[in-house]
Amino acid sequence: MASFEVIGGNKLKGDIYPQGAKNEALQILCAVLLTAEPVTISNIPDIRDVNKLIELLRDLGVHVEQLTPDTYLFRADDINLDYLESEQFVELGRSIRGSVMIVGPLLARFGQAKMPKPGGDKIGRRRLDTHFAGLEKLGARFNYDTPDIFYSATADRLKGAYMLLDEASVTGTANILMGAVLAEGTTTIYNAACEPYIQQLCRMLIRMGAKISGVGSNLLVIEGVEKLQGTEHVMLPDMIEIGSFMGLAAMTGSEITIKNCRIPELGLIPETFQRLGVKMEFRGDDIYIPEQDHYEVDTYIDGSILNISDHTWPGLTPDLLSVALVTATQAKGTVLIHQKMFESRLFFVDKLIDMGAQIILCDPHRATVIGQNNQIPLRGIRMTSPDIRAGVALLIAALSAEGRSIIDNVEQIDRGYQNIDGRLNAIGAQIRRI
Ligand SMILES: CC(=O)N[C@H]1[C@@H](OP(=O)(O)OP(=O)(O)OC[C@H]2O[C@@H](n3ccc(=O)[nH]c3=O)[C@H](O)[C@@H]2O)O[C@H](CO)[C@@H](O)[C@@H]1O
Ligand SMILES: C=C(OP(=O)(O)O)C(=O)O
Repeated sequence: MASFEVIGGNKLKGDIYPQGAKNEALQILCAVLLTAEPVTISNIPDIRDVNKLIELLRDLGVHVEQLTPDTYLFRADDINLDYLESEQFVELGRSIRGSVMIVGPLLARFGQAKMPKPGGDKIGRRRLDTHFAGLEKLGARFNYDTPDIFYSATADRLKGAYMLLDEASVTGTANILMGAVLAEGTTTIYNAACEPYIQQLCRMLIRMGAKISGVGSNLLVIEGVEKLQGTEHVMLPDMIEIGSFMGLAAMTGSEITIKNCRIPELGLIPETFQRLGVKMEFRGDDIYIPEQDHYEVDTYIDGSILNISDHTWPGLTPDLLSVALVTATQAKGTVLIHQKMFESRLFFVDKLIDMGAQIILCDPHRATVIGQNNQIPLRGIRMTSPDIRAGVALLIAALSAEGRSIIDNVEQIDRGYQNIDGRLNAIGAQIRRI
């Protein structure tokens, strides 16, 4: 298990380039299974979860060729479905959330699919009912092996259907969509998720010959086609990483420019950090964050306490609440952080409390943060990273803290942040991988 030794208190200065989006990459990589023709994908982040999915695809028989450090060519013209029976598949599939999205494409193209219970962050219940219910509506038959938590599914050619999803699941929408593009007839997905990840997947599928309308909305209408062709795709910058850098800049009083952000795709993210008091300027497609010794939380028009909560897109992504929370610890003012989607994502605040932050965990979903206006700095401690976003929030806390911190289990951070120690050290951080 790797750890970071962090010497806090340094101000950072310079430009930082966001990596390609992790959650988009996991969808897009699964989509290469929908065609036997070559698909070239660029701006692929070099992170653990994505590398594991690429390995899984390679083991499944996809021809994988790395053209440049972030560009790969994939050709799924010789798929070996027997691999789905192997121990190796179960192990790899179990270690990442994204593996669940091979089911839709495999069912659509080969009429069968299997998968173990997918991995990903342990941040609360992560049910898959929406995926299965949607694919069943398209005609798939699922079998659940309860003791081993292994799912298998078969289908004749999938048939288009109308469905109203019980929740706007991100990976669920992607899975059903990838089934529907090759189904016979029309599929309507209402209450579809519409995150930029899904929009990007739709655009890619359309370039491959799929017929999809309603992109960007929660009503997708898909006319199934017989066959899809190859394409080229470029991943968006990772909006969660961009938000993480905003919080980092504020907490460490740093002057940084986040380059090439695709600002129109960031939704409420900039505004959320602005309401926490983080000043920023949009310079073309870059976001410039000036050095700030103090930042002050906004209140509502009637003077009441700011509440930052997650919501399905175009609301604020739940993946940034841990960073918003840590940012609030040194702001001037009080904030209520309300994590509605996941019930086990706020427990990491006990580590921030040990560092000296003023936080009341009201219940598993809500924490009140009383900001210290940079008057009492956090102090370095030893801690463990429980999940990707809590991990990066703890890293930000450690970088702002007085003294030395050790963060254990940084593999969690590596799941989603590419060479984060190297990139932050390049602009003045002191992080050592031990
Ligand atoms: C690989 C990947 O892309 N992972 C992301 C994806 O996970 P994933 O697709 O697994 O998450 P889902 O969108 O399915 O659901 C996330 C959680 O929110 C709840 N829920 C969801 C929709 C809804 O309308 N109401 C509701 O309560 C679900 O019950 C679940 O507990 O989306 C999550 C929600 O943005 C993100 O945190 C994950 O980073
Ligand atoms: C929860 C996340 O990822 P995953 O769904 O892969 O666990 C995340 O990216 O914050």
